Amino acid sequence: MRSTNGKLDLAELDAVRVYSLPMRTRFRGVTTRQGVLLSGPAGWGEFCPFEDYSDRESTPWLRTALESCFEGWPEPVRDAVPINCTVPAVEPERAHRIAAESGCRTAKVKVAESGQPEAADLERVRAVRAALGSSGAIRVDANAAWDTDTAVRRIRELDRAADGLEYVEQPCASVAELAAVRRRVEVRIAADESIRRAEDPLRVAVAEAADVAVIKATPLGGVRRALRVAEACGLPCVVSSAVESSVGLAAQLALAGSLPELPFACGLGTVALLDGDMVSESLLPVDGWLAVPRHAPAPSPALVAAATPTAETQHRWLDRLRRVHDALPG
Ligand SMILES: O=C(O)CCC(=O)C1=CC=C[C@@H](O)[C@@H]1C(=O)O
Ligand SMILES: [Mg+2]
Repeated sequence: MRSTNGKLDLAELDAVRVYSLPMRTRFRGVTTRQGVLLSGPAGWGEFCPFEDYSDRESTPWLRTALESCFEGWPEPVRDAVPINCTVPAVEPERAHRIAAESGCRTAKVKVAESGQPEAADLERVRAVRAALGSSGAIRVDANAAWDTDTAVRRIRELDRAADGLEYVEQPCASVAELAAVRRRVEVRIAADESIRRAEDPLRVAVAEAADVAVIKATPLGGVRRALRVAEACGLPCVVSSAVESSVGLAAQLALAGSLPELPFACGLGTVALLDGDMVSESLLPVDGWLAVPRHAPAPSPALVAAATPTAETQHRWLDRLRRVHDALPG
């Protein structure tokens, strides 16, 4: 089926559906999550690169959707995976509620949000610790916001406020800075942007810059490619979402289900960040766990209709899909 604008020619696609969903709160600088659901002979897939991704950077996102639509995924080695809840840069009371109501034993807390005082991070992790109790695990994500000296200081402060951090995700932007911070703090360092947005995702391990590798199937080109990156990294891995709808999240769960080792809870509870979903039975954790799906859930026609954006937004996404498809190497 050709898309509505007739320009895109991804042979054998059965359906192309653009969606737009509000977020329950601002996360990663966005308040609306948009993407395209694709249906092929192997099932559904989701193409949902964030707006700041170029066409070239968006090619692996399309590969992930096409893998889901045309190939399917490798056999998993486990039936379910542990999930962390994700706490955006919200007030402590809301942070406490998110963690307490999630049913998860691990929480990832967003810190270093631009425009927020340092004290807000300390209050947020204290509230999450109060929600989880002493047995819970708390990790924080700074999204590359700090220079090395600031990172060392803030990590020590947050480690005290949290009464122990499981790890700190991407405290600084560069691999060299991660390595420098890692030599100066006791808390584990996790690399995320240094893997998913890097020309060479393997530099992290070579530079001894991290203790943990955050692996996201969606921006890495699919489950099989992400498995190869994980193996090559040679680090303990955690799978984390790209805030997909339940359609695209299924590929991330397939990755988490296929990793040989899975020592950490995975950041795959993010459908909770969306005010809505594309499937009627959302992939939300129960008691901190999610089952590993064998294929992506089919979207609900009624939910697709309700999330269909303006004709202009649809054409913008379909043009992006066509351009990125044209940019795929041979
Ligand atoms: O890992 C999680 O708990 C949820 C996913 C998550 O934190 C992210 C998803 C997408 C982009 C980022 O904002 C953020 C991350 O940096 O890992
Ligand atoms: Mg991250």
